[in-house]
Amino acid sequence: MLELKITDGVLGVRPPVTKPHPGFFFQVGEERFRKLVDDHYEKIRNSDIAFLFPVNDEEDFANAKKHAADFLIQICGGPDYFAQTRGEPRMVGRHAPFRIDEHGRRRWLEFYAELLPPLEAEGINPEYIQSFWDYLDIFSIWMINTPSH
Ligand code: HEM
Repeated sequence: MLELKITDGVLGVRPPVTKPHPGFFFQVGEERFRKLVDDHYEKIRNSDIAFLFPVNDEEDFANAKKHAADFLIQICGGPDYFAQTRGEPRMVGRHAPFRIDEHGRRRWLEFYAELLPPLEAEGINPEYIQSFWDYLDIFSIWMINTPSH
């Protein structure tokens, strides 16, 4: 059973992160994986966290999607597209220009929580899906850089 719970995130606290099980990327496959990230960005586009993203420029938005997918594929043990095109991960630094608080992080995660159960229905091993969720849940805490109000 998938347990897609959101851990309480605290500004300035960076809990240890475990990478997703490599089986996740290899079972899902690159095409479906990119669709997952695409779907996530499309949910963002119509949400209260859209203001953080370049939603008014289609080219910038498409690039944002690509960079996010490239990174997640790489962290899942797939090809190192992100290293080739963007270089070092520097995730905290790359998110620094954007005001990410606990509310925004939760919204961002909730969209993945909606998109992951269908993968189980498509036959992906729930343990692999869980490992991907657990990675997002914890590593997203690192991206919080703004106090909630
Ligand atoms: C596990 C957590 C996360 C990962 C792995 C991740 C990954 C990424 C990656 C790889 C990029 C592109 C960086 C680049 O190439 O310059 C990016 C950009 C971005 N992320 Fe995240 N992210 C995470 C969490 C979040 C959260 C929680 C938010 C906000 C609620 C967020 C907001 C953004 C924004 C605003 C951008 C810039 C989009 C653009 O203009 O290109 N991210 N993220």
